[in-house]
Amino acid sequence: MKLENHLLSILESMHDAVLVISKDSTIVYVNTAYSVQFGVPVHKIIGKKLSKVEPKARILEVLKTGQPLINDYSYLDSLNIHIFANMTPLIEKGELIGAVAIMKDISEFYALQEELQRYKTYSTQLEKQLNQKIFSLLESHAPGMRQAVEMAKKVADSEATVLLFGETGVGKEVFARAIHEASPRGDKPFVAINMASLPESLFESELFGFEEGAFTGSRKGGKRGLFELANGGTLFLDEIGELSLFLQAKLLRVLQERAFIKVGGTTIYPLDIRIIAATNRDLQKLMREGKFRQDLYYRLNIVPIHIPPVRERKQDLPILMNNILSELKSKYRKQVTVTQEVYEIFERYDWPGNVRELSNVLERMIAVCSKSYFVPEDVPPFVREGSVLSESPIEPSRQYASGTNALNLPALIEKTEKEMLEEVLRTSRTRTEAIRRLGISRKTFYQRLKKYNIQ
Ligand SMILES: Nc1ncnc2c1ncn2[C@@H]1O[C@H](COP(=O)(O)OP(=O)(O)OP(=O)(O)O)[C@@H](O)[C@H]1O
Repeated sequence: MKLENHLLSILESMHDAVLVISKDSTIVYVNTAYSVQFGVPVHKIIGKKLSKVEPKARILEVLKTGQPLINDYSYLDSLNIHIFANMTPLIEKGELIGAVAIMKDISEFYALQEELQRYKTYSTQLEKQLNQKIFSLLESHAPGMRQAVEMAKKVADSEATVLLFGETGVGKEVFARAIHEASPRGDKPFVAINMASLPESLFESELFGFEEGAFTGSRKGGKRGLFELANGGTLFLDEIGELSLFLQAKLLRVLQERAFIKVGGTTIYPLDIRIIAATNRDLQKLMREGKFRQDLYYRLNIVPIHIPPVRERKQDLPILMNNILSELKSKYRKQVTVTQEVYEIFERYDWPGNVRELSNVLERMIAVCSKSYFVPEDVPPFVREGSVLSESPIEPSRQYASGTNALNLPALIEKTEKEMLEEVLRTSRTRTEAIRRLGISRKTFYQRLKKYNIQ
């Protein structure tokens, strides 16, 4: 069979568009696929000069250079399409006589790619918004806290092990959850283990689980351990500093080998978890005292984040109180506001139990409060007594100067305080009684009357 005789039929049977031009760029041939795909009737194009029809056509380059162009992307202005083409020079007896292009219309693919790109940008924006929302509970005006939150946001989408340092109740678990939720593992489990409350004898069965028949009376079907439950997600090892040296060694082995064996079994289970650990202890000191393994410390301390105590970020009290109160208000179905007096007491107290203590105190107050605002008597005595009384109240303007006053708590506090003063004055027989009921000093009382222009 002589292929040359069938060449035209072969070209016509192709699904890709074929275009042949002569040396002077005259279009000498296009196949049926060309006219079908590009919507150009054959008779309308044959004989035309491509350099006129499509001056930027890439095949003109091939005529110029005599070099082929392979997998070449271009946009055809005259047809308003995106194409991929292979273009080859036609050589006869060593002389360039024209060029051939075999093209694919990729406009649809191109449009899809653009759409995909649009969705990618959109999803990145949504992801950012989601991260903002996740971390919104940790909004802060204090430099130390902001640094900690920035670091948490940065490492969230990596696999890096994070070690959270901070006193009890500062919000280490809140941080760990935020990092987990903002991470690619966010839709997988978040499992928290408190090392301090885990008895040594139960460590292995709780963490690794056990196989059926592991010991007399063991549960049928065995038991899944916390490592297995957290697989694919994040494991939060809280109070890591409380772990005995013996258990530290066991934990280290699992973290190093990234695999574990259940109690009473031989099967090796791979471990696909991200570790976030936390401590309120000085691990370096524990290491010096020989109470914490160096190798475990270095394995956990990849990204250390220090969360400052509440006493070092008192400018965040309005945010924290607002976060906590909004939950408590719906839990207790009550509306309460914080008066300036109460806020000042809170501000002077050092909150050794940090956010947890603040949360407990507010819950205790809301549970027993029958008014729509808190007065100093509502504050538990240990907080009132623990706050060093200052007779020069902090001006709200100074207090909030550094922050974005998004909650407008100061204005709310002032409004409530004024209303409360008026009500107590109205319902007290004497000013001394009003002062006693308000639980403030005589001096502060008269300062407030002056401030609010109350006669
Ligand atoms: N920014 C915050 N806004 C509102 N509530 C918070 C915030 N941070 C922490 N909390 C609340 O304070 C309490 C203590 O937080 P968390 O358990 O995260 O602290 P922790 O540092 O892990 O404590 P511990 O060291 O005792 O384990 C929790 O009830 C938590 O919901």
